[in-house]
Amino acid sequence: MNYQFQFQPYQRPFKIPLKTAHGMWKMREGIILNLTDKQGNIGWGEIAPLSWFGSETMEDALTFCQQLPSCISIETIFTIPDYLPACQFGFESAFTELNPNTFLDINKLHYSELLPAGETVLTTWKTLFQQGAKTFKWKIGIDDITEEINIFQKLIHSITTTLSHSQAQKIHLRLDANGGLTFEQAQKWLEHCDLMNANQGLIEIEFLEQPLSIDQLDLMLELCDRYSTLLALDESVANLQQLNSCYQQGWLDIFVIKPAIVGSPKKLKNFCQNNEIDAVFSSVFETNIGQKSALKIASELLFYNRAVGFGINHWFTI
Ligand SMILES: O=C(O)CCC(=O)C1=CC=C[C@@H](O)[C@@H]1C(=O)O
Ligand SMILES: [Mg+2]
Repeated sequence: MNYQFQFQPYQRPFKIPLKTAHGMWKMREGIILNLTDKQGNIGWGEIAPLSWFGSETMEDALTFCQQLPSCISIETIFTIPDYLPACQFGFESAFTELNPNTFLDINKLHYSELLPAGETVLTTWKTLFQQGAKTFKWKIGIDDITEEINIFQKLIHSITTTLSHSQAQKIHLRLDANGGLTFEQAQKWLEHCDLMNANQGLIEIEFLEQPLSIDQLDLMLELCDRYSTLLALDESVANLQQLNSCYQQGWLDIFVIKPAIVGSPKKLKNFCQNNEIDAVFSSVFETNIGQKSALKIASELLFYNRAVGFGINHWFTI
């Protein structure tokens, strides 16, 4: 079976630049592609590279698309090399849309809203809470740790006072350091998190995401032993090869999976069905085309019912 193939690059500016320990991200670039079969049915897919996470670059993805003929085979789709994980996702998503294997209900998913770094978190969280959000993620490891912990305490106070006047149940708060902490700073954050969780109050610190850099898995395993708050690997497991490696090295806490850059959905499904990992599925700020495919994968592979990190639409104007 062959498919007509078309692709179109896009650029999508963030409403406000996304500040992380990796730096400032102002513009999301990607490629929308479609496959048309002999009957004229069209399947859509998205290539959303995130090179500073370890995927191919936008240029690599564009070059790959440009060197393809206008008519491609299934063989081409399922032999895209592992060094092009975002392309693997984009093409397989379009193929799966044309050849759906199971009906997947993405309506049962609940979402985690990504909050901005710094002081603005104190107002943004409440707006999203009033719109029904119960799980939030906040970026840390960017500014001075004393300043960030000070804002963290204010955030906890703001949530506690707001919740005490409403019937809302527990709020889950996730912290994401993007590898920006030292071992000592991670310990300081985890002492605060364990204290919060020991109070069994209205707020649970669900996990601390990627506290250290990807070459410090041994120290992150050490942190898992010393503190009760869960840790999540993200940059450390950005693609399937890394995911498998960290699993083999004994990681038992949470794995953040970004379907749009992790690689072939078929290979991801094989991995998750052979290893019951505690996964959190996460966006890479793709458009609704990529999100739809990623959420279908999440609803099929989610083992524990953790919120999906796709509460990101408020970061864009359209
Ligand atoms: O995971 C989420 O809750 C939302 C997506 C998100 O936080 C990220 C997406 C892409 C790169 C990073 O800035 C960040 C992350 O590190 O998880
Ligand atoms: Mg992360």
